[in-house]
Amino acid sequence: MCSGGDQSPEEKARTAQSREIDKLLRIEETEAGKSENLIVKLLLLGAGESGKSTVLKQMKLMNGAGFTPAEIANYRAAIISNIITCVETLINAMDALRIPYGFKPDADYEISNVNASLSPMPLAPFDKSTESILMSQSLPRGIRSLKGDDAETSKKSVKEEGVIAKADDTISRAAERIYEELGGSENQPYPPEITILKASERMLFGLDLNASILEAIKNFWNDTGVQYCYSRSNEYQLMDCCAYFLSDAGKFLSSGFTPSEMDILKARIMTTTVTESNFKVNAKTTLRVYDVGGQRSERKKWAPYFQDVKAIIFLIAISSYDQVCMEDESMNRMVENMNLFASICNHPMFKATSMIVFMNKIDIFNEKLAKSPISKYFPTFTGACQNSYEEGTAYFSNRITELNKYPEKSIYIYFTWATDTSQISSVLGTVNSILLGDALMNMGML
Ligand SMILES: Nc1nc2c(ncn2[C@@H]2O[C@H](COP(=O)(O)OP(=O)(O)OP(=O)(O)O)[C@@H](O)[C@H]2O)c(=O)[nH]1
Ligand SMILES: [Mg+2]
Repeated sequence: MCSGGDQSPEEKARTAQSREIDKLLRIEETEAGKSENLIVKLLLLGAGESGKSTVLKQMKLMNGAGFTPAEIANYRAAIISNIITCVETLINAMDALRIPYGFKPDADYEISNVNASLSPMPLAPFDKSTESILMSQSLPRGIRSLKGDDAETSKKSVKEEGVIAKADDTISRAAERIYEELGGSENQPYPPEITILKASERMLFGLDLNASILEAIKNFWNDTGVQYCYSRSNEYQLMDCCAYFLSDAGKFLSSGFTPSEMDILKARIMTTTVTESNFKVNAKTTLRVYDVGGQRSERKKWAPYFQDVKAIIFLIAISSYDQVCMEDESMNRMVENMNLFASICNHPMFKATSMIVFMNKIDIFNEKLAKSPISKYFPTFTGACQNSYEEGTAYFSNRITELNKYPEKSIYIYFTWATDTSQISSVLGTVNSILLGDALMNMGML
């Protein structure tokens, strides 16, 4: 048996945290008889895709609520839609970034070796009229500006903070040269799976998922050119769940498939309606959580929920430091996040509201650091080690903290991995104690 003295610092912190929560709950329960039902109102705010709804899903799981059969069916449809959108986005990005199928980024790029550097590609001419219809319907916003003249603009190296330039190195130039030599988007011979997928994009929505399509998605994802294109996904808009779903598309698209909790946490459904969820914390206390849509067009729906808010959990995807903003490609996503945070944090209505910041997606952030130096996008980052997780998180934590113009109010910053149930549960446990502490304080109970 471990005695208290044998506990690691982490375990000690967890024990102390759990005692703190118990203490707060006991105080609250003792006082409950004297007070009315206590409703602690909490807003989940942040830009699109920062992870708000994922945190809400985790709260539901922690509360033992789980997902209803109708919700599970809905997420299954969302996963199919996510897979199709990812395939569509990658097909378009291949042309926008001028990457040929079968391109091997580590090959010899001499012109004479062009053909040798590509995997054998049976010629399967694509029906141009169908292509133009599909392209005009489905071209993601992030891709459009990379086409034509705009590509030149984005190539320019700009020193301003946050700017995302299109990759301009030996490998990307070799890809472009081979792509042009093969005929570009007009005449490039497509491998058969691309032809199948391009012709099937719309059909897939009708769930007509025959074996040839499943095989095509598998071959498409394994294509070395597509993998190289995926490695440059910070230059366009691709869902974070792409690799998770495409690497096992056959399973997710099979007819008898039922999503697991993890699949549901990974599934992306953009929020367009504000939802209210109530969690009973104890006999007399209810946590009322509002989840809002974070895309710019959704933010006009936030204000009506600002009244009587006890705390805000503001989510920022820390992994977005090298990505373009969904709604404005000239804007870095992290800069967009910081601007939005400043406008909420310094809103007069929230002068005394606790701000709990979740710097989310630390798993993706950690993976990115090795190949995507922070200083390339944020020149004021002068960490001695460019790929140090500690230095990177400290830098962004300071950048966020210094945006607060109300020194008397508390900003609590946590680094979170919202799709990891054990990591986020531990953080949410701590947050609960802050929320209850603040709420009781406001009621004059502490
Ligand atoms: N790898 C990883 N993916 C995450 C994490 N948090 C969220 N995601 C994924 O990011 C995507 C977007 O998450 P959502 O929770 O839908 O984002 P949101 O903030 O609710 O977005 P809007 O509803 O548009 O405002 C989903 O596919 C999630 O599975 C994380 O910590 N790590
Ligand atoms: Mg959402």
